[in-house]
Amino acid sequence: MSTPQLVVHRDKELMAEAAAARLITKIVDAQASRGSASVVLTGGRNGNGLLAALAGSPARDAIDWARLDLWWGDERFLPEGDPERNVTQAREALLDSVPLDPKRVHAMPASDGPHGSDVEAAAAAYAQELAEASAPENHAAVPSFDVLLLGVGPDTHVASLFPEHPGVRETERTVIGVHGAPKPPPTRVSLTLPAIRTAREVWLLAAGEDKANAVAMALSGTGEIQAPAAGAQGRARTLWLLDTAAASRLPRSLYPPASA
Ligand SMILES: O=C1O[C@H](COP(=O)(O)O)[C@@H](O)[C@H](O)[C@H]1O
Repeated sequence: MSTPQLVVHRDKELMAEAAAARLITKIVDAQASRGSASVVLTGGRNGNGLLAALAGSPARDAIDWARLDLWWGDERFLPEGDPERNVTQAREALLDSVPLDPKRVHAMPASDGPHGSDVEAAAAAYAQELAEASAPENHAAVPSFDVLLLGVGPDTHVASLFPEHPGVRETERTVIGVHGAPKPPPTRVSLTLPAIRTAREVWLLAAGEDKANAVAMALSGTGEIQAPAAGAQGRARTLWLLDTAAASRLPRSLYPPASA
């Protein structure tokens, strides 16, 4: 696994713009070298901020949207179209305004979908969809993700893996149903840490004063059971994209030399 690298931006707006520019380049490069790109989206304020910045960037037209697979790191298990669903917010921020191939937009199941309110069945179905998309040479139960985005909650949660919750201890499954999440709604679907760690690059996004303790905890050696964000690492790269407020409680030894 890769050692975390930190980039600190002046404020959350600049962080979103810079992360969007970085993501456009990654997708274009992956499409040039492998023909298509695969990105895992996150919910939350910073994930949606990045998507909105991408929607507003003229460089978005450099992406071949029809050759992009989109997956989700987690989802709030609510009815289709619910405004609190991560996919609903992503559609509003970006997806509805770009020419994606609908077959390559892999939303997690809704609570009024084919599995009804059975969140375990919904999680198993998403695991199956991931496994079917994995090329045989991957030898993995998930496709090879180019970039996996994660918001970091003020309690250090990533995706829907919460501190000390059963989901953060999962070692076998790639996708789990989450019950009794401390942040509403209580029922969710989430990738697990082993699935997250298959991604080439994992980018963690955190902006704002309310994220400062979480960032400091996760980057100062706290274990992944207490701080799930600490366990989110990419195979080739783990990138923490922060603003100055979120980075403000990092020990000086970790603070990167240059900020933009
Ligand atoms: O509920 C969720 O929260 C986290 C963090 O969201 P934020 O608004 O505090 O940045 C998010 O990453 C996750 O996808 C979402 O389901």
